[in-house]
Amino acid sequence: LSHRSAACCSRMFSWMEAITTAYLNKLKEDDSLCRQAQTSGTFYLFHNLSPFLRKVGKKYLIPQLSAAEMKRILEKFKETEQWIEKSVLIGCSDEHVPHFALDLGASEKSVIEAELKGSFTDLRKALFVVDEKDSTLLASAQALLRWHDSHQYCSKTGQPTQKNIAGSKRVCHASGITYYPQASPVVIILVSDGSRCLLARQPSFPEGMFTALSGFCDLGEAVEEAARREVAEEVGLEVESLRYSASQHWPFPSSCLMIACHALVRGQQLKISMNSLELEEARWFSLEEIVDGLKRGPKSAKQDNGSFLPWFPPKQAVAHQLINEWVKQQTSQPTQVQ
Ligand SMILES: NC(=O)C1=CN([C@@H]2O[C@H](COP(=O)(O)OP(=O)(O)OC[C@H]3O[C@@H](n4cnc5c(N)ncnc54)[C@H](O)[C@@H]3O)[C@@H](O)[C@H]2O)C=CC1
Ligand SMILES: [Mg+2]
Repeated sequence: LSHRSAACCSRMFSWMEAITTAYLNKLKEDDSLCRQAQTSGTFYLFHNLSPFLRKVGKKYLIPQLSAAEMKRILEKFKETEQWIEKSVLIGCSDEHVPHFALDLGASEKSVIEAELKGSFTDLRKALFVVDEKDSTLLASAQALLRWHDSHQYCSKTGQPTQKNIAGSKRVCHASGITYYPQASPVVIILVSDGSRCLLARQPSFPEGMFTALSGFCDLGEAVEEAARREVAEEVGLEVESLRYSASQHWPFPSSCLMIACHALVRGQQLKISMNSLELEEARWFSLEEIVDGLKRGPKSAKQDNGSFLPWFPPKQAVAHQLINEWVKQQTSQPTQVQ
């Protein structure tokens, strides 16, 4: 894998970010400092893991509520003072105003929505209607809330675990085990034969949507090994010349770290042997088909007879970036396109 991206990221990590990171680390380590920060922080709300959005004109915004506003609202709903204990630290502004996320799943959804003039929206929809910066924040905030919700007990002793104030870990006081939030590594590979690329669909995908091959890394496996295994398992092809492109946190079905790569099929193998337990369709796409597909979305892909032309994941998904990079590569080497 290339070190290009990692090197770029470290160059771009400014002194400002370094100071912010140091401040956040302090809040994670120091419970009383974090408790104090909660009183001057802002809160993003969720209800059973759906983020709160407010539509302003044509835009969807994610309102940040001050601690005072939160108190006023929750008192109205007769929630106890304990609410603040459930919040988790998700970042801070350049001016060091800390941001927290809080799930109000125990309260009546419609009443909060009416009071705050907005709605709790399924994350799958929310991510695609808010600005890019907000979608990253919503995805990571939801991932942290989801992790806390599903790690309330120690898996060794069965005893309740306690979160620290920031929510960066949970501890079982009976066993002394500390649990940290985790993501599952997933490889996503755009396989090319030099002039075409291979995309597939699973039965659960929205109709007409094709994407690059993907799969969870097994325990003990390197990214390169996982990529080769997944391609072999899903389409029966061998790949080589693996090239790292980018990575992304992906919240579905729960916290994945997507590691995106390009790869070439080995030799002249072109015959796909699809694993029909995992995939519904897998095929090679020409550059022209890809360029056309990139112009379509779920709505415009639908034809009059009800069938769907191929379309690809939206720009928020790292699969989109892989497909775009492949198009750029093809068009910058016109001799390879037949
Ligand atoms: N952001 C993006 O551009 C894209 C993201 N993805 C994400 O990648 C993820 C994995 O892709 P798939 O091809 O479905 O994986 P996959 O090919 O490994 O198949 C999924 C199966 O793997 C098993 N599995 C093994 N470890 C697992 C774990 N830690 N969590 C859940 N299941 C596990 C389960 O039996 C599951 O049904 C999906 O959750 C999907 O949302 C997939 C394509 C594009
Ligand atoms: Mg797969």
